[in-house]
Amino acid sequence: MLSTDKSSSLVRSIVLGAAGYSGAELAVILARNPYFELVGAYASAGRAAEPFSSLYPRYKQQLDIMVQPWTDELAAGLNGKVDVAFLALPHEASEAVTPLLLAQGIDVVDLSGAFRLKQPQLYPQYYGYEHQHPELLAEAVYSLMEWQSTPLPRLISVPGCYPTACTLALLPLLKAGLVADNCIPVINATSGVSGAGRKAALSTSFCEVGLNAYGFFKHRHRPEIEQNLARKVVFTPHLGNFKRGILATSVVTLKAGVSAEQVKQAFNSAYNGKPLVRLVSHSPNVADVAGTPYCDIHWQQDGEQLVVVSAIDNLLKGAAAQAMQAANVRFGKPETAGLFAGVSHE
Ligand SMILES: NC(=O)C1=CN([C@@H]2O[C@H](COP(=O)(O)OP(=O)(O)OC[C@H]3O[C@@H](n4cnc5c(N)ncnc54)[C@H](OP(=O)(O)O)[C@@H]3O)[C@@H](O)[C@H]2O)C=CC1
Ligand SMILES: CC(=O)N[C@@H](CCC(=O)OP(=O)(O)O)C(=O)O
Repeated sequence: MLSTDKSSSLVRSIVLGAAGYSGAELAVILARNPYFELVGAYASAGRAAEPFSSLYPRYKQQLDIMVQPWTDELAAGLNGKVDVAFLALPHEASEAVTPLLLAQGIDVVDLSGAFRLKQPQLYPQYYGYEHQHPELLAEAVYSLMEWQSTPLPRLISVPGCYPTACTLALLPLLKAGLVADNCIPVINATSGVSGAGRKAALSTSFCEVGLNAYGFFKHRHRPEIEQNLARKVVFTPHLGNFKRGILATSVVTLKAGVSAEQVKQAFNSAYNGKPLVRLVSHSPNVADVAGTPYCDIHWQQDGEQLVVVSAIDNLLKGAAAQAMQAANVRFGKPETAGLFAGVSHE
């Protein structure tokens, strides 16, 4: 196993979607987190049971847990045996299984978009389906931990990958009141191909991927970013020909007279003591955050124009590491437990 130094009262955890990219990262993080125990790993019902290390051979002799096919009937048998379920599933699958797990007294940390938006009417428009459990949207707490101060409940909704990068970049400025009232932030962000998940698709196959924009105005992360920032944005995602990482370039107009010192102060006070945000003096590079749980942030100002560049690993700060960060806090463990060790699909 990845971690042998486990403490006595471990948080018993399962991962649904453990065969996929973000679920696999989570399984590895949980296995090495000294406060958590990975007691089950599941993939879709159509898949035969298989060791995790045969799905991801780099983990042979490190994480050999069997990945079992998941069916909803399994939920009842987990009552009293599992403390928390991490869901790295398609949105609708997460939405359907969450109430079943909650009913068994199991906490849910959901990595999908199923519970991120507070307004159910946005789901048909941006996700393409009608939300079946709007009551859970009110119950879920959105776990961007750098900006989260209320106690976390049983249902935690982990922020999306692009919204994590953009929100961490822009919220300090908006909260400090430095952005012009009529400014609509323009955000261009490029993701590596792992952002699209592990299943095969023509658009993400090796010979097809170059560098292109997609999802103009209608990407599901637009309303999520707007909810976070309480402001309209123009958000344009791009797909790049690298495996993992997101680089987001966000442009805003500042209020007249805002000084460089005020901008610096806004970022410093927002992220002082926040272990996963690094304010850097160089232009961030996805290569520097890939395989790490960090978000690197850098800005350049020219009068009232400000460009903020942020970089994360989409599978870590954008998904699994952020989920672990929230669960650590929910269960009273050190916020970054399990997050620092090289994990990579490179
Ligand atoms: N990739 C990323 O960068 C990020 C992803 N996310 C979110 O995390 C979730 C997972 O994404 P990702 O890891 O990329 O996806 P993948 O496609 O790589 O993996 C999805 C996993 O879910 C399993 N699965 C699919 N349908 C069901 C079902 N009905 N019941 C049980 N298991 C099922 C799959 O099983 P099988 O392998 O057997 O098909 C697979 O293990 C998504 O909601 C995504 O939006 C969030 C942030 C970033
Ligand atoms: C490159 C790519 O396809 N990226 C995905 C976003 C990643 C993801 O899974 O989205 P969540 O963070 O909402 O879970 C997309 O644009 O749909």
